[in-house]
Amino acid sequence: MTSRMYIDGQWVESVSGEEFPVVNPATLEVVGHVPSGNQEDVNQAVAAAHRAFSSWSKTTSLERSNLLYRAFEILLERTNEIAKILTLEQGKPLAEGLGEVKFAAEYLRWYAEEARRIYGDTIPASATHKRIMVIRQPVGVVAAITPWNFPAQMVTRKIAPALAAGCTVVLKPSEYTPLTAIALFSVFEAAGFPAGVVNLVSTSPGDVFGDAILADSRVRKITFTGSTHVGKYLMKGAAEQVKRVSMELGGNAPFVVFEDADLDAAVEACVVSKFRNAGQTCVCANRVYVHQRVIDEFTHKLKNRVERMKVGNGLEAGVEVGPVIHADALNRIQAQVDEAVKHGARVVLGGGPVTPSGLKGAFFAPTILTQVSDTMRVCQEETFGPVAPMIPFTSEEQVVAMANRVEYGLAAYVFTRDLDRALRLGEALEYGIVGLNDPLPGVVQAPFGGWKSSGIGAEGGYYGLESFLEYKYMSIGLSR
Ligand SMILES: NC(=O)c1ccc[n+]([C@@H]2O[C@H](COP(=O)([O-])OP(=O)(O)OC[C@H]3O[C@@H](n4cnc5c(N)ncnc54)[C@H](O)[C@@H]3O)[C@@H](O)[C@H]2O)c1
Ligand SMILES: O=CCCC(=O)O
Repeated sequence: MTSRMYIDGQWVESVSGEEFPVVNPATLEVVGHVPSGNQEDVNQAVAAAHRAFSSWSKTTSLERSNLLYRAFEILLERTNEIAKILTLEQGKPLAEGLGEVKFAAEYLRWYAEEARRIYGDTIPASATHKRIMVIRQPVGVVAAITPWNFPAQMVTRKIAPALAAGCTVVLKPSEYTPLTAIALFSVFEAAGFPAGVVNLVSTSPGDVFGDAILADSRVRKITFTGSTHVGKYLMKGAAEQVKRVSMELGGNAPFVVFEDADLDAAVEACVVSKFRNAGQTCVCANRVYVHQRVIDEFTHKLKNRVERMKVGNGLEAGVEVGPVIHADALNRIQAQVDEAVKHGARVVLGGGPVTPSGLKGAFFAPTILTQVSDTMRVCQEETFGPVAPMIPFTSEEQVVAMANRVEYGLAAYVFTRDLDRALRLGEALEYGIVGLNDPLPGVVQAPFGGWKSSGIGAEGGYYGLESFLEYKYMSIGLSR
């Protein structure tokens, strides 16, 4: 499979002629090659987006809405094909890939609808001969950077609101998963977006793109999803030209189970939250706090459930846990597990790599650790792998303090039958998303964003449109 970049309505190679391979993380087979874009490619894409902005920003909201809706319909028609590409390059089970592509399509539909609700205000003036009007206008050219863990959803979650607002976009997908993004751009092409409105540049490594857009004053906004480390780098660089930034960064979610919770439901929820996408989800449970009165029972039930999960190639029927993205990720996960064991943790299940049916990819066995202390790396850092560290607690105050004692603040989960307690916890946790008896809070209409080092701003819902719009206050003096 050879794929190209999409600049100014054309499918193009890099000006350098260079390419990089895309590897199936389950088999380590090369599944495609994409152009290795350089600074000149980024420059051409930004120039195209800048030219297109003058006309795109003046289109009616109905025109933008219709194109987004058309893209939604085409993406739904092509769900099976694109989900297969996603699983081939990312590794997640095909059922999850299908779910992700449908979810990605829903962002197109949501922002097709939201495009028509970009309202302003009129405000009572301080003088009889004056009027105050506030309008919303698009920020300008947007550079969007996406990670590999949700290669479809992260793209539409950014591009759909940007286009709805009247911005033009240059996207750089992750170097590990560019093929899904390229397939999505063929959807935008088929939907009929004018040349230059959406552009895709693939670069490897990412800083080729980062440095080019930071230096280019035509880029007015950066919307980034990825690690906190790279997010900080982009924020520092963006400060130079006071570019707008939206940052969706790393997480370290506490998953709290009280003694009065429905334990079977909480176990199922933990499986979904922790092992979906092999634990490589920004909102996935990273630390599992269980009340000491029920921790043994909970751990026993969790082990019984998790040991039945089939690990393997995401394209194979019945597989629930795919590979991790690459060997470096596997080594990072192993280092966290080893450090925990060295300091007294016990491996109840898994604990290291596995090789399902002779596959060459990096597979980490679904793992449960007990006797974990909150200060171990596996609790303090984002693991991004299928490891569930179990930590006992005795009181509400104690678990809130432990849950909040990390630099991240993306998602948190609480399981209890006590509504008062659920709401108390919901308010006390320093997180942007709280799932109360709900392991899957992500929906298109709600704000998805983190506190503290997990980011700035939120995507989804009407909130997701805000950051692509500027306010303009017009003070109007009347002749009498
Ligand atoms: N908060 C959220 O909504 C959310 C969603 C998904 C993933 N994430 C986070 O993403 C991380 C995993 O993704 P990743 O490993 O792809 O992250 P990453 O930061 O390594 O890479 C993300 C993207 O940034 C690019 N990049 C790297 N260096 C760059 C630079 N100097 N300038 C510009 N771009 C650069 C990469 O090529 C990639 O496209 C995890 O921390 C996860 O929690 C957050
Ligand atoms: O990593 C991003 C999470 C997206 C989701 O919860 O579906």
